[in-house]
Amino acid sequence: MADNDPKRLLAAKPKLSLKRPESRGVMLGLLRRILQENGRLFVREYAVAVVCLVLVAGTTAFMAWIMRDVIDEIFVQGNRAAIVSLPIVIFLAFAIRGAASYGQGVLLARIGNNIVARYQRRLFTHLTELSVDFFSENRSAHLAARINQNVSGIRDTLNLTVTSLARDLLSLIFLVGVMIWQDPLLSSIALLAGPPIAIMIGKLARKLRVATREMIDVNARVLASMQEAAQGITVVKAFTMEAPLRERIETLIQTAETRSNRIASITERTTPVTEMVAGLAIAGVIAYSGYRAIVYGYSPGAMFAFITALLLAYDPARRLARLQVQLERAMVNAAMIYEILDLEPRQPDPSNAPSLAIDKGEIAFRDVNFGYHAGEQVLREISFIAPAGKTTALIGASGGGKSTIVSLVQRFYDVESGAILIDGQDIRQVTKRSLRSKIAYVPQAPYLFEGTIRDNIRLGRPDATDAEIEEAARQAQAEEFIVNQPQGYDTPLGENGVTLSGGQRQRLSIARALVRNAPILLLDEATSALDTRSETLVQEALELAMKDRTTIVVAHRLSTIVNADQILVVDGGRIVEGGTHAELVDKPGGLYARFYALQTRTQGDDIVALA
Ligand SMILES: Nc1ncnc2c1ncn2[C@@H]1O[C@H](COP(=O)(O)OP(=O)(O)OP(=O)(O)O)[C@@H](O)[C@H]1O
Repeated sequence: MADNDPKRLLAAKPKLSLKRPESRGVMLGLLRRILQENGRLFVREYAVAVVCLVLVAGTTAFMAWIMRDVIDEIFVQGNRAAIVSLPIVIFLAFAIRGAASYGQGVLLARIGNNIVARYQRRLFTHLTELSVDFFSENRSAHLAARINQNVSGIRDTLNLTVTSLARDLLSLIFLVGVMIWQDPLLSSIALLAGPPIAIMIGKLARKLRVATREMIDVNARVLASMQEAAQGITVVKAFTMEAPLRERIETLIQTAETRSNRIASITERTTPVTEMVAGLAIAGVIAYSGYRAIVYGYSPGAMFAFITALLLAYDPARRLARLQVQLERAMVNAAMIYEILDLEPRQPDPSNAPSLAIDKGEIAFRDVNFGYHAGEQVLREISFIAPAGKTTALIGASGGGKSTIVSLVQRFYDVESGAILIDGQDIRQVTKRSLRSKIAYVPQAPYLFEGTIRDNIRLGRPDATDAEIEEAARQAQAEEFIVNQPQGYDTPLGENGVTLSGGQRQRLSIARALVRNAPILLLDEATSALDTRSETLVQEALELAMKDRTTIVVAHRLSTIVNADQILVVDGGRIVEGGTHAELVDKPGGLYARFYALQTRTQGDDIVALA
């Protein structure tokens, strides 16, 4: 099936993943940024963690060092006192190491969890500040799945850096110190293993960076596909899409598996090489030191201490060798988080912008041109005035640009040329917050959030009292069904308010707009048909909401259109006719006249598509 062609599926990458893998310089810059942004916040906790890690490193080196006395004092000299004292000292060293390991483990986990929580907050705040176009360009399920994977990147980068530097590097330094102290010549044989391992790891790092980014992307898409299938389950079942969707996700799952295998093989490639090189070094040391002990009678204690240090050094050295590999993975995730955090909203407020001051609430479009993408014009030379306190109905064929006009009033996008003025103020010159606080918006498809019915109405104005919420519900003709719910206003709504009917959701959405009590109302009338009773109730609610407010309505119901103070016919991005119903209905050859005739010949007062 062409739709499941892996190449095509993977080529259709979401916008955010198009950046190329970072160069080493960029990665170092990123590490610096992560340290700068987080290091200072946790200085005290990190200091205590580092003390614990130093204790772990110190006691580890001490174990090696004490081996010399164990062998020489107990086994060679036969010192009886040492049989008691040395085991006690060794036990104490283990106890300290255990306590210090616990301390650093708990502390680093706490810092890590706090970092994750802080970045989650920061991301959410940032996402809510980004423009609408970001969300139309990036699928929400993919975004959520990606962020979910990425957010641990910052924590892992920091924790890996701290543990590796404070514990493994220090342990290694101490142990190498013990080795050199015991036997400088043997130490140089052992240290020969370092350079080849370092060169190999460096080569693997870049491959890993590319593979990791791809894997995060594919994983996010697997999760996103599952989420979207769950959200659209009724469509999936109604159109019996189960099998094709399964095939589609199968391709993604297989790709995710292949990518994970590739990462594992790159990561694990370090192990056999490290083992062999280290094995060679250890074997060389044992052979040479054994030869020296047998032929020249060197002290077994020093040798034992040296070999213990060498064996103990192997673990931190191995971890350090893998550090770069793990850091690459963590930092690719961290880099992806910063890609989102560094996005600027496309419609910023000018500095020191004043708030919108509403006098009467008149909206004026002046020669507005607009397109969602460069070179593609959706609105052309749109000029009209929506008089204060009156209703302006936009009608016209699908795709003509009616909803776009409503989006522009809220400054979801900026006009290409021309201007939109409210009471004489250009909406680009005032703060977006003040602009939107003066607008109540009822979308075509009502969106209900997780929470109770009351919470959902209160979203219109967070400081609304319960009495105001109930009054808004009454006006929106919603009270009757709300009080019949098991817990009335406190009834929780399922995801997307699945327990409510279409008409009930619309009335909740109208109640939310009413409680906002804003002077401007933007309304995208639903095109879906409701039963007659619901339809009448929604209509009554809307009429109340429109009363005395400057209303721009994308109108589909004949009654809304006929009663509007002004009707604008939008066609191909232009306003082709404007006036009241009485002025337009008899205009010879007029689009509105044709539309009205068509509507009254068919159903009468109902859904319209002006074609
Ligand atoms: N977010 C978007 N990104 C890109 N193009 C868009 C976007 N939204 C709408 N468009 C395009 O802009 C044009 C106008 O769309 P708009 O939704 O404003 O029309 P409409 O008159 O409201 O249609 P309908 O009555 O079907 O809702 C259409 O060609 C549409 O494809």
